[in-house]
Amino acid sequence: RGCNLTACSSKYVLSQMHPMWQGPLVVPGGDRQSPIDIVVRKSIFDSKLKPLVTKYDPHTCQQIWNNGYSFLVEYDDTTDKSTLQGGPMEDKFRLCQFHFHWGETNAWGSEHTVDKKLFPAELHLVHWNSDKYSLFEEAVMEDNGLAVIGVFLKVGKRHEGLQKLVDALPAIRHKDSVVEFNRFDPGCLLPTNTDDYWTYHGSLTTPPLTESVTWLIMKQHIEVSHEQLAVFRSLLFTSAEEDMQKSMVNNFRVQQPLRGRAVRSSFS
Ligand SMILES: NS(=O)(=O)c1ccc(NCc2ccco2)cc1
Ligand SMILES: [Zn+2]
Repeated sequence: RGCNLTACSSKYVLSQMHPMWQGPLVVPGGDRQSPIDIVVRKSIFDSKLKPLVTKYDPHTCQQIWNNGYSFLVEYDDTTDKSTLQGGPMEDKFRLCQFHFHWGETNAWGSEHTVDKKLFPAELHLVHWNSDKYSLFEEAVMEDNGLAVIGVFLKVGKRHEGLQKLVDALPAIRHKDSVVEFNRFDPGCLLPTNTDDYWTYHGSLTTPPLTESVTWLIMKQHIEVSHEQLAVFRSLLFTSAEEDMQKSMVNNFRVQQPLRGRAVRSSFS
């Protein structure tokens, strides 16, 4: 099975006082946490940054499910059929899943920001280093283990490719519901220009918050309709058994300190 966003790992004890969603207050040695604000004028153009090369096979799509944090589309990552290479990376990375973060209104919802600008939602395409590791669970603990592509969503025209995904959401309204989902090309969710991006070394934005991610944040956003985003908000954090149904909104982490990290840009 592809990787997944599970509940926090046993490594971190969460106090009751503080929302599970934001993860532990302090991550031991956390000096490369995500998300961050990208200060455009402080980013450094690096001409050595190559274009991203994604090769996604829609047939490796397996299922879509609600894990109580977000909904995720999982891919068969037992072979190198859906891969990412290029960019700042030396190695080949395998797609294991993609998911989103969004707000209760269109005014906020993204995890990263650009000069403090918030977007209504953000897509994360999660890949792990299959040249160096043999499983996502292994790669997630290594500092060069993961590469996540972040794409900002803006409200505008309807995204035809996204609609197939939106139509499947009512079937996974509750936490832990899963439906079979196949033949979905995640490439249709990338912006037309994937040559322009910012990159920095960070972490997972949900537990276990491990500092294993090379982030690749696209400069160009994609557009989805207000109605499509509204269906995201119809999902629930809670399982069918729970009596208090909580709508799945604001599933983003607060911004983290840069701690002196450089943010590089592939464009000037
Ligand atoms: N929002 S994100 O892209 O940084 C992200 C991506 C993947 C996981 N996975 C969490 C996990 C499961 C097992 C070990 O670790 C968590 C967060
Ligand atoms: Zn994410």
